[in-house]
Amino acid sequence: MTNDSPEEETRAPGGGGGGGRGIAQRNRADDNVTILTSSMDFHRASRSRASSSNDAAPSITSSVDLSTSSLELSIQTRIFRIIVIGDSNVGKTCLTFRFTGGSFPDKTEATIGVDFREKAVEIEGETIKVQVWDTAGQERFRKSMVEHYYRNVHAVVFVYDVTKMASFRNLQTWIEECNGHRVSASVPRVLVGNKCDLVDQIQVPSNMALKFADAHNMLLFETSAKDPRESQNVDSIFMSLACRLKAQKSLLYRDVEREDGRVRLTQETETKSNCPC
Ligand SMILES: Nc1nc2c(ncn2[C@@H]2O[C@H](COP(=O)(O)OP(=O)(O)OP(=O)(O)O)[C@@H](O)[C@H]2O)c(=O)[nH]1
Repeated sequence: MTNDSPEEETRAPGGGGGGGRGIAQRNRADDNVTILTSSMDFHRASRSRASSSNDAAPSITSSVDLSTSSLELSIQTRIFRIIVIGDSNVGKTCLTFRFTGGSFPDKTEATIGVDFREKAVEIEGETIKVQVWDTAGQERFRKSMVEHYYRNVHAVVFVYDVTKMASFRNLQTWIEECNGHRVSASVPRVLVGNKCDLVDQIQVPSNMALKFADAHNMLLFETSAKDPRESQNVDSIFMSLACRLKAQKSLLYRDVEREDGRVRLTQETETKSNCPC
């Protein structure tokens, strides 16, 4: 992946799958990936977690019963944790919904704290869980959670609304916040301009966004969570990151699966990928 210069592949002017303007999505990734399951929407659970200090921090491994005698090692399922950041109302929830659930929500409310959604995908024969953290854009709903957002994050999606210049200008602040939380420079970041379906209201020109993305070493995707013709493009945002992460060194994560009443504890291993994405 690293030598495949994703920038070149994703920025062909006027390209892209389905209906969006400007910036193309690389659909080559779609040839190599399969979405195995529909989303597991942790929306409600995570909201209550965010508001209850008594609950355990959200963790995939939190349900492990170590006293279980049949504990055994099984095949590793890697988890890629991707956070979605940006101003309130830019469409973060809708984008994550579109990717994990394949639809545009009829109604959304301001995210409080963070919502988790997860989708299992297959990339070159390996099943990977893409865990999307949909963060709150409103300061009052995110204050206490910011530390959690950036902890152990594998990739970051910065979102702005193409019809709101202010949301684009504020990206600098979001990037500074991200950098301020010691997110490594090796953590892939992408920029997403959402609401491209509102063609008559666009305020942020593509070339301005591209320049910004270049300056921050990010890929740019312009898309719409609402327009169903753009769904493949929305998938590409997350799948391109998943492909990049898969190509990087193994992520040391453990996952638990319950199968036939037995707990399976996965093993951390180092794997190499030849993902062509
Ligand atoms: N036209 C259009 N509207 C959209 C699109 N994506 C989201 N919206 C609308 O924008 C509003 C905000 O969407 P959300 O996804 O809740 O925004 P958010 O960034 O998650 O907001 P916070 O949770 O407050 O941070 C909703 O009314 C959505 O219906 C899009 O692609 N096109």
